[in-house]
Amino acid sequence: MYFKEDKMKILKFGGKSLANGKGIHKVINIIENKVGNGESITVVLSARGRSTDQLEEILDRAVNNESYQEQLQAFKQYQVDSYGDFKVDDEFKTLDKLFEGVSLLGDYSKRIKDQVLSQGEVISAKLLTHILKEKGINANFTDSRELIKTDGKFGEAQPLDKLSKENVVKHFKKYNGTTVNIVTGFIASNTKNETTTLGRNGSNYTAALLANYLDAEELQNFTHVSGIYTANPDLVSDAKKIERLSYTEANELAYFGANILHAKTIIPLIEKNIPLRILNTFDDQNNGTLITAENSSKGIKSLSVLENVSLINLEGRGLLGRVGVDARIFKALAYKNISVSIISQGSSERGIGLVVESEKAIEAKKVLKQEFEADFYKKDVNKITVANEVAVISIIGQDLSTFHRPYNALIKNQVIPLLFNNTVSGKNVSLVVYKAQLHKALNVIHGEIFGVAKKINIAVFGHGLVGGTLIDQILKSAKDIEKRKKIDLNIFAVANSRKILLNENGVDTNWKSIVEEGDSYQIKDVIKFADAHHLENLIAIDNTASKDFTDNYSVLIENGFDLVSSNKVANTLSFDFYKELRMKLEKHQKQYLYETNVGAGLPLIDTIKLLHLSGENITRIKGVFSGSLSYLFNTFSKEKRLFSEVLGEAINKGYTEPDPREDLCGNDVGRKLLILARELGLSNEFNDVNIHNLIPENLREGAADTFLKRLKELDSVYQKIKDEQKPNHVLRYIGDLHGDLFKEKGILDVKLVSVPESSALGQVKGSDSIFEIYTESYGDQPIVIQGAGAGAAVTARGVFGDILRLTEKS
Ligand SMILES: NC(=O)C1=CN([C@@H]2O[C@H](COP(=O)(O)OP(=O)(O)OC[C@H]3O[C@@H](n4cnc5c(N)ncnc54)[C@H](OP(=O)(O)O)[C@@H]3O)[C@@H](O)[C@H]2O)C=CC1
Ligand SMILES: N[C@@H](CC=O)C(=O)O
Repeated sequence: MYFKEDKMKILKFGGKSLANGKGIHKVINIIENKVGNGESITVVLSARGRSTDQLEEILDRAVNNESYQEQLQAFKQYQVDSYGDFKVDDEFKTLDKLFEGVSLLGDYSKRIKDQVLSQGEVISAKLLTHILKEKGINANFTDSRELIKTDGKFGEAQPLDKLSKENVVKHFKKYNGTTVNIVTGFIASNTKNETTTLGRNGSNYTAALLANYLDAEELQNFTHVSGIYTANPDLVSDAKKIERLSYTEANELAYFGANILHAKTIIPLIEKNIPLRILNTFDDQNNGTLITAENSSKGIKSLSVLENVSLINLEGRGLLGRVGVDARIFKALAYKNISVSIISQGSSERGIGLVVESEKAIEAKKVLKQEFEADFYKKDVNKITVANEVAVISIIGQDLSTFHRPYNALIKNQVIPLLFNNTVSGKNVSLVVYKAQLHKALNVIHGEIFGVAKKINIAVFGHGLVGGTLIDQILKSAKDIEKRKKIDLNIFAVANSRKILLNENGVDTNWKSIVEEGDSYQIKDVIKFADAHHLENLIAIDNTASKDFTDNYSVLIENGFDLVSSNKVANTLSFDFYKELRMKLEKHQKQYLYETNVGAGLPLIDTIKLLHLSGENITRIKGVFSGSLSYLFNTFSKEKRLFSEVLGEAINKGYTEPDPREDLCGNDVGRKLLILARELGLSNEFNDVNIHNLIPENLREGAADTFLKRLKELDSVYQKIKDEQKPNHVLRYIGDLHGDLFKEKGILDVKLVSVPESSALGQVKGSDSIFEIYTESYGDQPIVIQGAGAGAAVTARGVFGDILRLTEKS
């Protein structure tokens, strides 16, 4: 049969594609299909599976005079396993001899190593040729050592282009038409016909050279992944495949660690404008990533990672203004063949950070110490340190105009880069981070720049009326929010005072039944869990009414959590605590939102904050602050019913605090008043609030349950107060912040008043709160905010609002 197409396609298969089992069968299928379709193809192969690594391991054993026969036997067995009459005795004999010699000498040269490693590719190409021939395909084993000629640099040889091209063209003239050449990748030979290898990514290089010499139509690189991704999918689950890349972008990716690509393999393709397609051997439906000369749409392309690197830091006050320091560093390192992948130097020239391969770090430090020995004596250089546990993340396509976004996101998530560096012309920024933070850092940056949903990881403490409603509201709207706002709200923890449910992928609608089966916990367990699962954009929600829980705020902030709270306690502890909390937030760049602390879901705190910040002088805030007491007195004043009955209703409707006495004793309104006062910059303490306690003294002591059983004792007290009012008057329990609000402290009153039914306060209905905000500009006409002031649904909605506000800030 003849090929229908005369333009050649080069197919290159990597080691994982050629492994025993599924891999090699897939490779055969691909080749058979292409031949069947009449495509003109040449196939370049790596060694199979882990062959190259195995040969290196055996070499190591042999040179150390350790027994290696078992490993060698396993290697041989793997090569011929289940291929019947396939024989590679020559190659096995060569290996036997080479290893024996190395073992005897206790040494080997790079030349010998190249001879050893080359056997992997030779066996691989011979096997495939054998199988294809058996299937009736006109396959021709092609030893690239006869075609690609190189300089004599064993281990990293450079091709001699003119000679190699002549050889290749001549060979392909002879074997064309019906022949499928099966070419060994990676290996070549020098002009003395000694085996050389082309270094890392050598097989890809062979394929690119052949494509160039033969003016191929396309190079198809078959790997075990479906193309190039926006980030390593093993580390970033949201990573997306990139459909197209330009050579320039691919080159940058290659340089910054995308190990499918290598800069030197792209250059021969650029020269002849030959497209490179990265394909997956195991997924024939996927069209992979296409790399061409065409500039694809602008924008950030990918995140790549360099691991196995170390950061060397050279510090010295005496370096300021000194000429030639960098030159000395590079010269000293170059002398030892140590390459610097990133350098960063402050304008003060006091510190220079260098990234080198980890295995060269100790030597690099040694040569720098030698080079700067005299400077140490003069105290011009004071230290050279090495940080090993680091990694470099490069954002390919990123310039500094929008770099603040990923950078701020990192800082917010407590990932502080050790160093960053950008290129002036090419667009990319590299950051050095601690390896322990790599996973989290990648996800944070990826979420920020790729427009895929930004994950917000939420821990909900307290799942009673408000907390439980909040969780349900979030679960119900999460999909819609993800679609509209590209924010993925993930509740990874739900806890009460005893138990916790943890799930890094988020709880589902069954959370309630599972949480009680959860474990007991301490706050450090939640922090550890978030850390272990690299959870970013952390928010802790306090939906308890607990003073104890507020003790956790500090450690949560220190560990990267923003806070949202419906609990009013933290804002009403001592003024010192109030200030310390804000200092801690400032220090750790964290946010604390608590809109529901006053007026439940009403936008009160925000309004007060804005007025205050914009310089509008607030002179008084007055109103019905409590939703439950509003309901109680509105209903009791209007209807002929028992006080205890209406109070029971307010409790059942979820308007009251977990302990309803907190409402009736005035503490809840007192807290709200104090919170507003502090928003205005006043430094009042809780005991400055003048509170009219609505609970008769004889009912104040004891447990909440006992109190609830004695509610009827309140009836006569409040009936009397009601009856003694002037006509057309109603009872209201109000808060009033007044006095000179520009001094250190204001006057805070919480009291029961009787007001005309026709007044603004008198007309409040249901569980509504009303807040009258008096300011200098508005004079006697207050700004009025009125609406439902209590209730689980509105409060949870308010907490939800705070969460969304935080996601916008982050
Ligand atoms: N209801 C409303 O209209 C409004 C309420 N709020 C505030 O909302 C908060 C919650 O109120 P509500 O939902 O009614 O209260 P609930 O009593 O219904 O729920 C409280 C929850 O907090 C848990 N909890 C208590 N202590 C701790 C602790 N130390 N650590 C972890 N979890 C704890 C409880 O668990 P356990 O069962 O183990 O005790 C329970 O799950 C209160 O601070 C309230 O002031 C604010 C505005 C309006
Ligand atoms: N118990 C409170 C609930 C809101 O803070 C009230 O009644 O207002």
